[in-house]
Amino acid sequence: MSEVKKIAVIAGDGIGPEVVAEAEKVLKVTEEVFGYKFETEHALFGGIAIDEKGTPLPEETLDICKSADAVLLGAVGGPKWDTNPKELRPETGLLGIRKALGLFSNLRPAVVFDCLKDASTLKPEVLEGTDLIVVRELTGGIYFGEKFRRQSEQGEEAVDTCAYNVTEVERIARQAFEIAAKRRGKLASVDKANVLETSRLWREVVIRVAADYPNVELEHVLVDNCAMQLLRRPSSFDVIVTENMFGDILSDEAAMLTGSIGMLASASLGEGSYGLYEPVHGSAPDIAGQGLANPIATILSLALMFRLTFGYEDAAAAIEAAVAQVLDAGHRTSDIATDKSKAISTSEMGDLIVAAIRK
Ligand SMILES: NC(=O)c1ccc[n+]([C@@H]2O[C@H](COP(=O)([O-])OP(=O)(O)OC[C@H]3O[C@@H](n4cnc5c(N)ncnc54)[C@H](O)[C@@H]3O)[C@@H](O)[C@H]2O)c1
Ligand SMILES: CC(C)[C@H](C(=O)O)[C@@H](O)C(=O)O
Ligand SMILES: [Mg+2]
Repeated sequence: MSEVKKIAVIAGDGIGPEVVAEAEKVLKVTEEVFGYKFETEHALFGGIAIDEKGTPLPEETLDICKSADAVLLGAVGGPKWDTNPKELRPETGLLGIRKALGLFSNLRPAVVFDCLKDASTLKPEVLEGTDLIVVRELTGGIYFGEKFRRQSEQGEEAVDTCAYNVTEVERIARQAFEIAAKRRGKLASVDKANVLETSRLWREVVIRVAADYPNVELEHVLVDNCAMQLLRRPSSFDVIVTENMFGDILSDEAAMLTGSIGMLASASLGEGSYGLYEPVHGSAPDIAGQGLANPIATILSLALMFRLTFGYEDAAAAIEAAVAQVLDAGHRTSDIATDKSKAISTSEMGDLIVAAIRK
């Protein structure tokens, strides 16, 4: 009998609860099929926590996350809280939970499923063989630097500061090299070293760490060029490592290689095996509550949890194979459907994936 793994489940706002509900169905079926045992505990987070508890990240939620083996998160945010003061914004909770749990490394794999090439805006021959992973630094940089307003001669002025220290760069670089060494051995370090001091330090540290990984081929790519090359030669990238904000932007761009942001999973990790798993997309207020959301990114995030935190490779592979099988059979949510009239709902997609795992 396998030991019981505790998973904190945070549905969040908008389409968060819809996609998380499908991932929970998948969680259940893996218990049945593989005999693993999970205990889930639901926690309030984001906008819903602001409404019910007066804060986006209640202490109790943090405690539930800390006492769990892993966290499954939907998405947070929405127009209802957009004009709240900073400490009452769902996004502040998101940054807070990442920092509090020490999750400095955010892995965002973009894999192009052959049968979805028609859903991408790129030509199939450009996409051929695309299988990359963005390793995004998650607890430093401009997101966490000092922010303030001040008066200038031209009126009110806003300041965001971007800071990185050697330790922060080194630990993410090391993780990226380790990942690249286990994949195709290619690492693109993305920065803006022609302008930014933080990027110059970033590049120096990455070059130093590279000495320990002689079998990984390292290239430095400026972020503007990278944004372009991702569309021009996506299949030539293997692992991309970059700082917090560049990684946020480039991973949404990478999502479109796969056909939709609804396809991109992510894992946020620290030094150990503990992790928070969430789709790359947000709460999508424009489609919330209509059964239109693609749950695949969240379901694939669960597969990442099985692989990276629990070491349940059989269940992870089964989930990924089930997703591929359902897509190969032509089933599409509307974000990836060429014929929208034939699109299926969020829960229909979840049910099909569950059925494919059960087979
Ligand atoms: N990790 C998170 O919780 C997270 C991530 C990104 C954005 N957000 C928040 O979400 C809110 C909305 O942000 P946004 O609109 O810029 O980004 P978004 O990712 O929520 O939506 C962007 C577009 O992609 C579509 N989309 C997103 N997920 C989808 C899915 N699973 N299936 C089908 N279509 C999908 C949406 O309908 C929308 O058109 C904001 O409050 C933002 O701060 C939260
Ligand atoms: C909502 C926002 C704070 C968040 C980020 O920028 O990290 C999101 O865009 C993401 O990609 O997870
Ligand atoms: Mg983002």
